[in-house]
Amino acid sequence: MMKKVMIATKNRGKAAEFETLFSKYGIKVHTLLDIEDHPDIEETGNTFEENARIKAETLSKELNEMVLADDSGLIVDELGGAPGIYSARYAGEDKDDEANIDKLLHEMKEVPENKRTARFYCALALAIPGEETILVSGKCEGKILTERHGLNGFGYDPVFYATTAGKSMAELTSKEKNQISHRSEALRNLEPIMKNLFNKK
Ligand SMILES: O=P(O)(O)OP(=O)(O)OP(=O)(O)OC[C@H]1O[C@@H](n2cnc3c(O)ncnc32)[C@H](O)[C@@H]1O
Ligand SMILES: [Mg+2]
Repeated sequence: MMKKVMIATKNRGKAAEFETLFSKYGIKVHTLLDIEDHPDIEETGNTFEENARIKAETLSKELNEMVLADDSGLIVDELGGAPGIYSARYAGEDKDDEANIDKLLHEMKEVPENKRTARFYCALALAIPGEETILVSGKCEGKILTERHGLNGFGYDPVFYATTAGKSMAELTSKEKNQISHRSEALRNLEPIMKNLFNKK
C-alpha cells in the first residue's frame, strides 16, 4: 500500500518542500491544490499553533482522514514580532510575496544591522479522526537583509539571512534549506509519531 499524507495547504512553496521532506520516508504528499476549487480555510486563531490546528482539523473532519497542516511565518524582533501570524497577508489580503518583502524592507529601512534579528517559525498540526491533534514546532534564526539575495525558495526567503548557513535562505538549494529550516525542524519533531502511525498500517 502506498503511504500518503494529506496536507491542508495551498502554498506551492510549502507543498514542494513537504514533497521532498516526506519522500525519504516513502510517503507521497497530497494538498488542497489537488482538490479542485477547495475554498481557503480561514485562519481565525491568535497563534501559529491555533491556526495549524484549525486547518488540520477542518480538513480532517471534511475528508475523515489524517491531515497535516503547517502555519508558519516570520517573527522580526524590531517589529515587535510582526509580521508573525499575518506573514502571508502582511501587505494585503491578496497574498503577494513580492509586496510583502517590499513592505518588510520599507519597515526595516532605518534599522541597524545589530537590531535586524528575526526567526522563521513553523507550527505543524497532525489531526487524526477520533484522536487528539498533535502539535509540534520548529524555528530558524537569522536576520533581515537590506535587499533581496538569491532566487530559490519562496515567500520571505530572499531577505532572510539564515545564521547557520551564512547565506540568504533563497541562496540555498532546496536540500540545504531542508537541513536548517523551521519546517524541517518541526517535521523532525513529528518523526517519532509519524513512524508509529505508518508502521501500524
Ligand atoms: O495557509 P496555507 O494554505 O498553508 O499557505 P499560506 O501561504 O497562507 O501559509 P501561512 O498561512 O502559514 O503563512 C505563512 C507565510 O509565511 C511565509 N513563510 C513561511 N515559511 C516560509 C519559508 O520557509 N520561507 C519563506 N517564507 C515563509 C510565507 O510568506 C507564507 O505565506
Ligand atoms: Mg495561510
